[in-house]
Amino acid sequence: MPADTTYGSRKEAAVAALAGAENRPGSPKPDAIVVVDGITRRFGGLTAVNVEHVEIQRGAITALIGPNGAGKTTFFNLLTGFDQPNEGEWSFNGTSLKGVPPHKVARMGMVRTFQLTKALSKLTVIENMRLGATGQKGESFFRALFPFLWSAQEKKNTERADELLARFKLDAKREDFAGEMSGGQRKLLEMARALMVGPEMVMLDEPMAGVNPALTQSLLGHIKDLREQGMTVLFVEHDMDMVRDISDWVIVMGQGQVIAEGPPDTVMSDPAVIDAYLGAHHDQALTDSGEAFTSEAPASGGTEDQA
Ligand SMILES: Nc1ncnc2c1ncn2[C@@H]1O[C@H](COP(=O)(O)OP(=O)(O)OP(=O)(O)O)[C@@H](O)[C@H]1O
Repeated sequence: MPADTTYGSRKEAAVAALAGAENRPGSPKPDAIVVVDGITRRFGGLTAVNVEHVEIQRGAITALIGPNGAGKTTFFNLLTGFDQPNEGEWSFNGTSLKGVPPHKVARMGMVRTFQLTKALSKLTVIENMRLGATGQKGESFFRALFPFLWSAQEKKNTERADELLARFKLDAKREDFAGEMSGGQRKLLEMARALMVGPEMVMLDEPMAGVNPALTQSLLGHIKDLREQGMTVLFVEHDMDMVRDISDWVIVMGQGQVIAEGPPDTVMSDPAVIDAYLGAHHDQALTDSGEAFTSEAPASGGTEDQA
């Protein structure tokens, strides 16, 4: 795993660009790729998301954190078209995404990863990759599975899939069922699959959940590589060590709202953020220094990766 200095150029650029941004909820960014205004999502009487204004800086790694039930996943789903808000506007590269279905959002350059579902676990690694090329659209599912229906485009997709599998060191697993892989390898596959559409922005859903510490550095390296290649990364994560390690900027949600924003160290010492976590996790141990954050993931399951 290369030292962090390998990632100097783009990281420094992202940190420098964000140095001028104010550390407060909804602060404007010098070069926002995503702008969100007044998004709300209610489930019956519960308001899961109520975000007044958020901007995501292009080319940076932004973490979205918050206690369980804060609305992070719902917010992810809204941005990528997998769920629709009750009210609100949001744009990607200046184009409104309101009402745009997920496969079109993906083709516009914004993809999100998904934890491997049961159905996808029963497909091989290469089949999963081919499905990634469909821009997360179900329609091409059968074509992706039956080579005799391939077009020249689909051959290109297979070449791209093989390149990505090699980059993520999953080429030896090409014909294995995805469900047979370790937790860490699944996370690598989720990321590789998202890259099939050549996105500008990648949204990662708990990239460290269920990953053995032995594979942690490799995964972190791949995420930093996305930034090095000029992509924007937004990720939801409970592992605060990881958030500290790779984020250029942190957005904190609490009860559906954005309650804090700023660089990792600033945000994690913000009393409002500590209160939000302690409020949601009365039983969470404080560290020796009195911080609310431990390296334990409060919500994620145990480590299952045996790689
Ligand atoms: N489809 C749904 N129907 C009803 N309530 C929902 C639905 N999806 C989410 N919620 C509720 O909305 C709130 C926000 O949930 P969400 O999963 O977005 O939070 P989160 O911050 O991602 O939590 P976690 O860290 O535990 O994954 C929770 O109270 C949840 O129970």
